[in-house]
Amino acid sequence: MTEVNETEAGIVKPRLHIGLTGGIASGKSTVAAELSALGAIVVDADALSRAVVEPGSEGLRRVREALGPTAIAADGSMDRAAVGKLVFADAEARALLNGIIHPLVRAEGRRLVTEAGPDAVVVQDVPLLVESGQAGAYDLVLVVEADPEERVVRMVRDRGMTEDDARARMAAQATDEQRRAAADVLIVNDAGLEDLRRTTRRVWEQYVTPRLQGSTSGPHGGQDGGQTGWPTDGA
Ligand SMILES: CC(C)(COP(=O)(O)OP(=O)(O)OC[C@H]1O[C@@H](n2cnc3c(N)ncnc32)[C@H](O)[C@@H]1O)[C@@H](O)C(=O)NCCC(=O)NCCS
Ligand SMILES: Nc1ncnc2c1ncn2[C@@H]1O[C@H](COP(=O)(O)OP(=O)(O)OP(=O)(O)O)[C@@H](O)[C@H]1O
Repeated sequence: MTEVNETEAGIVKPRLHIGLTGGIASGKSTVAAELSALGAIVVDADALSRAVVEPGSEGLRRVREALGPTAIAADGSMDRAAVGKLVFADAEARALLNGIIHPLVRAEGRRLVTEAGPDAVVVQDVPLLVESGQAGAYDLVLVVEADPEERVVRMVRDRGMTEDDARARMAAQATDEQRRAAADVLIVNDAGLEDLRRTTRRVWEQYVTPRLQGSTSGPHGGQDGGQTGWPTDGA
């Protein structure tokens, strides 16, 4: 028989609810793609944060009201470059934007988790999971960590950011130490992409497979007591 857990909000919990986080350009999407290939349903907060401000949406109307017309591009979409410039230089503007977008993303995330059903392994890829104090909402929290200087190089090289832009985004996020403190499993991304994928498969074998066999119980329960081969401050 399938065990169905209900949250306080009456949402049907999946078989296993995994939170995935990490600083910008740390390797989360790579880990999420591998977890998806292993059978997880991935709910991507970045993708949702775009969906909730599509042209014509209530979200975009509220962004315009809060940040002014320069937040809107000529084609009616959110001007992401302009909004990025503004909010990563101004903590008050960022709080305004977050206050509009985050509740919408959370609501949409809850809807998708419920839709995944009680038998699914759901991975929520949430860049700001630690900043928003959500770690306790998951059965397992995976944190991807990469050298901050390497992340700056990636942002500048692959995403056309200036070094200042890249550092401003990192400064708007939790520190590695804060993320480590919330981690059940720390995935250290300090080698190549294939290593990162291999590590992800090992995490699945060690943390997910046993739980699907029904051998663990409860939030943050781990049948191996956190002995993983990875540093796990929070386990
Ligand atoms: C500021 C915006 C317009 C910049 O858009 P852009 O296309 O350049 O970036 P994108 O959305 O792809 O985000 C890339 C990364 O930036 C970081 N980031 C984005 N928003 C924030 C924020 N408010 N605080 C800290 N880091 C952030 C995250 O690591 C994210 O993965 C956009 O990120 C946004 O609307 N942010 C507010 C919503 C949000 O917090 N999104 C991230 C998690 S839901
Ligand atoms: N170990 C690695 N070796 C080489 N390139 C890597 C490695 N890890 C990640 N990358 C590259 O760095 C970039 C960022 O990785 P990825 O998109 O997975 O990070 P992310 O944490 O999802 O970023 P964001 O927070 O912006 O969504 C990608 O282009 C990815 O291919």
